[in-house]
This record gives sequence, C-alpha cells and structure tokens, in this order.
Amino acid sequence: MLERLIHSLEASPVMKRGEYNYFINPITDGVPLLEPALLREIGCAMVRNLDLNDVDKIVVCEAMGIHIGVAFSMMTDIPLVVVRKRPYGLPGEVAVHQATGYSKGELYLNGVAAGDRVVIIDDVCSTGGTLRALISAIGVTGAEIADICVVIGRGDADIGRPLKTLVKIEVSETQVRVVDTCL
Ligand SMILES: O=P(O)(O)OC[C@H]1O[C@H](OP(=O)(O)OP(=O)(O)O)[C@H](O)[C@@H]1O
Ligand code: HPA
Repeated sequence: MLERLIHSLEASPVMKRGEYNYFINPITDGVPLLEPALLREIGCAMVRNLDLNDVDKIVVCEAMGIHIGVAFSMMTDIPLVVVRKRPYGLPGEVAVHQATGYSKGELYLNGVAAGDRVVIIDDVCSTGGTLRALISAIGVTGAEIADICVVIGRGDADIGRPLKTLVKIEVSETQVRVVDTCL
C-alpha cells in the first residue's frame, strides 16, 4: 500500500519557485504523467482513512485537487464540488483569499450550503494557506466539515483543525524524502 506514491515522491525533481523548493510529482502537477494505478492507490487509501459518515459532498480546489476528487467521488458515489480560481457571480458564491508558499489569489466556492456535511481533500498541504482558505469559505456557508485529508503533507502547517495526510515528506533543494505514512 502506497508503494507507488512513495516511489514517485522519492523520484521527484525539485525546482526553485523564488525561495521555495518546489517538488514536481504526477499527483501534485500531472507531470510528467499520471498512472491510473497511482491514482487508484491514493483513492483506496483515502477511502480507508476518511470519516465518510453521512457525508454528502466532497470539496476540492482547482487545479490539482480535481483528479484526486474525481477518483474519490467515483469510488464513494459522493458528489464533487470544485472550488475555482475565477468567479461565476452565482447566488451564494463565497470568495476567500488564498496564499501559498509561492502564489496569492482568490478562491470561489459554489454548491455548498448550511446543513451540508463535507470532506475536504487536496493533493498537498505545505503552508496550509489553501486549506485555511477552504475551511474559512465552508465556514461562511454554515456547512459542517466532517474530515480533511491530503495526499502529501510537507512542514507542520497549522490549519486550526485535525488534518489527515497519507504521507509526510521533507523537501531539500535537491530531493524529496518520505518521513512518515498513514499506515
Ligand atoms: O499549503 P499551501 O501552501 O497552500 O500549498 C498547497 C496548495 O498549493 C497547490 O495549489 P496551487 O494554488 O499552486 O494551484 P494548482 O493546484 O493549480 O497547482 C496545491 O495544489 C495545494 O492546493
Ligand atoms: N510541489 C507541488 N505542489 C505544491 C508544492 C510543491 O512543492 N507546494 C505546494 N503545492
């Protein structure tokens, strides 16, 4: 279990984005290519690890949460909400600010309302800026967050709630090291 993910992480090249050591991996970038077996491995691990009791929506963020969300949605039959980086101006749309280690922008949530019970999933948590923005947007709607899970955790970001990670990594200027797994 998770052998493919661990192997792909240990083979990930690292590049500089400003001062930030950015690792390049199929799950976090879709580059160089995403093997179905790797996606399946991650979907199975997420199904095993998440609290899905009475959950009626999965929330992911554009862009690199989408493929994980689709796999997870098809495995669980729970509908998927994609938080977008552009506004639609629909009634009830919630806008929040997102900052990561190398970028800033706005996120727009539609399709979640008071009374919903949701899980948030994403590819990676690094500074925690994206998850904090998603939690804050869902808080505005009045929906309940049942669980939060990312495939890869790097660093010790505080998102103000428990966070499940499938693997934890350390990233140097030249390589990725897997330091823990959920197994
Ligand atoms: O913990 P953080 O510092 O917030 O970093 C994690 C976020 O960074 C990436 O998203 P990004 O906004 O770069 O967009 P992308 O998914 O389109 O690559 C990644 O997909 C996470 O959502
Ligand atoms: N690589 C890919 N995606 C990311 C990273 C990274 O180092 N940090 C935040 N999102």
